Amino acid sequence: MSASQKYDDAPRAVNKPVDCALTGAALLQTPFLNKGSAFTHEERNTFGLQGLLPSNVQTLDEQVRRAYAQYSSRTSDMAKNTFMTSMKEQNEVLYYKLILSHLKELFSIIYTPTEGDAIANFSRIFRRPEGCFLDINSPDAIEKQLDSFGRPEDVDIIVVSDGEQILGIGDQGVGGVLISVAKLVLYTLCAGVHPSRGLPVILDCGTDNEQLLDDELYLGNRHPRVRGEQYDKFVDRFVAAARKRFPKAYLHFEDFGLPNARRILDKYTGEMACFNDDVQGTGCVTLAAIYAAAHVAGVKMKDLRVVIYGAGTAGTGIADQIADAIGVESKKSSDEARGQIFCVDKPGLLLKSSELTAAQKAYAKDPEKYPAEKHKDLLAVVKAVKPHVLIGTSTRPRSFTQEIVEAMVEGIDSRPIIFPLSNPTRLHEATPKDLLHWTKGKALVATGSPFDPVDFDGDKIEIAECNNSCCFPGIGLGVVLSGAQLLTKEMLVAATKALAALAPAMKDDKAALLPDVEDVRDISRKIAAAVIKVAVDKGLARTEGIPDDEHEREQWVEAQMWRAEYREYRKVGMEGAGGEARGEMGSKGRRHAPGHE
Ligand SMILES: NC(=O)C1=CN([C@@H]2O[C@H](COP(=O)(O)OP(=O)(O)OC[C@H]3O[C@@H](n4cnc5c(N)ncnc54)[C@H](O)[C@@H]3O)[C@@H](O)[C@H]2O)C=CC1
Ligand SMILES: CC(=O)C(=O)O
Ligand SMILES: [Mg+2]
Repeated sequence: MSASQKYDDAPRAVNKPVDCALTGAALLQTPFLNKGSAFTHEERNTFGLQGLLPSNVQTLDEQVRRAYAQYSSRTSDMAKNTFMTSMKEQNEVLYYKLILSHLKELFSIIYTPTEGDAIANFSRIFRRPEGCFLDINSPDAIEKQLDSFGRPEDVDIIVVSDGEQILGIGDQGVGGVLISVAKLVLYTLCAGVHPSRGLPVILDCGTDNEQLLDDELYLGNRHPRVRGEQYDKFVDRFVAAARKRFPKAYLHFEDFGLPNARRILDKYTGEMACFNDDVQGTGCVTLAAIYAAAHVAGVKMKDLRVVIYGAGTAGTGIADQIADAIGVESKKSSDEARGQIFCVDKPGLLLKSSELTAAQKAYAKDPEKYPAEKHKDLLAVVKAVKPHVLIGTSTRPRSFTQEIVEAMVEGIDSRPIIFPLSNPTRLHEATPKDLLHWTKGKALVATGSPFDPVDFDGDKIEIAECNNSCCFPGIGLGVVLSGAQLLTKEMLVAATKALAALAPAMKDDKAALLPDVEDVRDISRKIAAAVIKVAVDKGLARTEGIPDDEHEREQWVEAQMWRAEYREYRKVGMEGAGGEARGEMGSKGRRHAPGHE
């Protein structure tokens, strides 16, 4: 018996036939149910599709070949991105299958870097809305608006952004809805979260982006960003309404601005299962890559000295995860562990005398020991600290110069670990090629967006993509399947360790520091299983019947991961059919989640 058969009765098992109450053109126009030319003759008879399709019945693979040829004929990345968006609006199984069939190539089209351009141009390329748009000027409407996105049991994951700090491209106002949409696509693609059980949300709080404010086509609130009490109350009302309407949904915060990201996470983290991807997801994936790089470099975690350039949401999130890891490995106090991490921002090294956010304060150094005038820039800090690890989350392209990198190499005996993590690609602090040439091939590199392998001295060096997309889908899947009431530090540690264990560099020091994106479904399954184990052990899981055995638990997860394949349809009447079977609008503004599977 296969894993999926054995766990056919698991809560979200994806083996059963799909109820379908639609017929004719309505069925062809419902992206989650449409199979296009792959509807069999029998299905065409049953569902009133005669005459609506050319006679030849095709397989999903044949459809993928045609779709890929159409996709390839688009010459620019933006045109490819737009093509993929319309494919998603036509046939969702084909959309996901096409991406999975050319994962490496398409990942950068549907996610960073190209999705960044799509977000920046949201109001110009807009054709059809997807997601839930909540307006800070109408807080009383939130509950009613959420009601139209499904029944309480329909939504597993809500991804919400306020659009203030999208990737590294700053305030994109209402266009930020597309980052919520993109992250949900990754939940499905990478971890098999059911595509109709995610709800993308944008909190439209205005924008401080002058270009958008001056753009007559801009679709969002055309006023400066609302801040302070009104903003906090709006976020609070949204969180309360979301919890009321979708009591079991996991809340994923994405790309909030520096003044709000950490504050909001800290506010809700003890009350419900929630997650900030830029803080926690980035921290997890970066720490996993550091574990692998430290292993290759032969440096012990407890001895690491780390410089982080750009001490914002991601930078301090990474710092926290590294400090926790140093603390655990060495039994050092938190203060001691943080003492090994040096954060640099615009004014230079973070010092106790500077004006800092709460998250930054934890890393501020004593100005008596590190005088401000001697630590004003990254080069000076690198020379003084002699870091083993240099991380960039600054959005400052090419800020890791040859001089800085050479100074780093000079300061240590081990191989330098250098992660330029800013997205999209054009904002990277250095290219892998330069880093490898400046360090004579010694640098252990991982980047925020994908890069091609680098040829060096006859070797092809794979560059790991150190992006939170490696871990957030698995973490979310684990929380959803276990029904965890909270997402705790221990669950994040378990996720990081599960990911680090899969790093090819752990076995071969010439291999990449993180597993390849092609293996992302296996990675997510293992991360989810690790998260679920902690949820069960800590008494936080609400789902019954989770297997105790590690191998069985992974099979149980696998059986509930949605796959891009056509399933059998069972004809049902409109009455009693789930919203999706009726083709109703739902969680993503297009249809209801199944509830009938
Ligand atoms: N690879 C990954 O998985 C992730 C990458 N990122 C990337 O990290 C970058 C930062 O994102 P967030 O932390 O969310 O933004 P943020 O705005 O919270 O942080 C950026 C920080 O860099 C600082 N900075 C800007 N210019 C600087 C300069 N010249 N010198 C020193 N510091 C400078 C800012 O003052 C701020 O503290 C973005 O490019 C984003 O795409 C973010 C999350 C995940
Ligand atoms: C990857 C991501 O979350 C970011 O760049 O913001
Ligand atoms: Mg982000």
